Amino acid sequence: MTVLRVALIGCGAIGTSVLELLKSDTALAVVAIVVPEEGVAAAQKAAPGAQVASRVPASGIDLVVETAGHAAIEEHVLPALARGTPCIVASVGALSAAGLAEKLEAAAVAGRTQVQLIAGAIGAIDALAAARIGGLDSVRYTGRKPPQAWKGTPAEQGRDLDALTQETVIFEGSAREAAKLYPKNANVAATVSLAGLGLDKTLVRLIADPAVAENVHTVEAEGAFGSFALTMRNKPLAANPKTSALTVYSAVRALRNRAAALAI
Ligand SMILES: NC(=O)C1=CN([C@@H]2O[C@H](COP(=O)(O)OP(=O)(O)OC[C@H]3O[C@@H](n4cnc5c(N)ncnc54)[C@H](OP(=O)(O)O)[C@@H]3O)[C@@H](O)[C@H]2O)C=CC1
Ligand SMILES: O=C([O-])CC(=O)C(=O)O
Repeated sequence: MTVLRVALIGCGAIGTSVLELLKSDTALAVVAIVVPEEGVAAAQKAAPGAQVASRVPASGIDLVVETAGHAAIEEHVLPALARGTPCIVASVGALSAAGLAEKLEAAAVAGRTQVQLIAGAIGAIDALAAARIGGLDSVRYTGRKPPQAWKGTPAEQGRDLDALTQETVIFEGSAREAAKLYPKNANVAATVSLAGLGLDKTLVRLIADPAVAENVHTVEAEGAFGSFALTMRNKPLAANPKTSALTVYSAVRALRNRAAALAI
């Protein structure tokens, strides 16, 4: 059996869980882990079997998976694509930056390869992207998380998240603006918009809600296909309350599909 040699970019809440799930995988081997320079020694201790570096190795890698954050796309994904290595991306919100989607496409074309944006913490991306072909009239996305998941974000400006007693809308606007302002919380807004009506026409509401324990994502879409409303109640990862566990499974699914003879 051919074993796909994987480089994992980012070894935080998602990355460590991906590593754990792939430990006993016979078709995929994480041979390299890419973290910021100052984290190399710590990551090497956590994953003694892999090469840990601050750059994706230029050879010996069949597949790259990004679970690091928006900055990692310019820094690591673009050069890997240009070298011809296919890349799987979790930080989809990075594509809200002007010109980045075009740069990714150009790099993939130059490397004769492909960049795959995973669905991550949201579902029905297949249905939405298919519905777009018939024509969409409206797409709305609502992201609702416990107050602590909004710590360290602009949601803290002018409010004490710990003191919230009722649901509070912290953002209302376009998916482009949401993804830019909340790079660790609104990747899903970007994914829904890229599959559907685009970054500027997708209406986004972000809510801090002390009554929920999960990350609750709702998508409502209408168009020539009909309509759907989807609500996901995702359990957050213990290591990062901003991030849903489903994101890990989505990344692992994408990786396993690359190695599988039959993909679903
Ligand atoms: N599509 C989706 O549904 C979702 C996407 N995401 C995306 O995934 C990202 C990671 O999430 P999560 O694992 O929870 O976050 P964590 O903060 O737990 O982990 C991020 C990891 O990436 C490393 N890192 C940061 N910047 C870089 C870089 N430029 N190059 C290499 N490594 C880097 C960090 O290192 P250090 O700690 O040393 O900084 C850390 O190890 C989020 O920032 C978000 O963009 C998250 C949730 C859902
Ligand atoms: O993991 C989640 O629930 C969603 C998330 O953080 C994001 O969209 O960036």
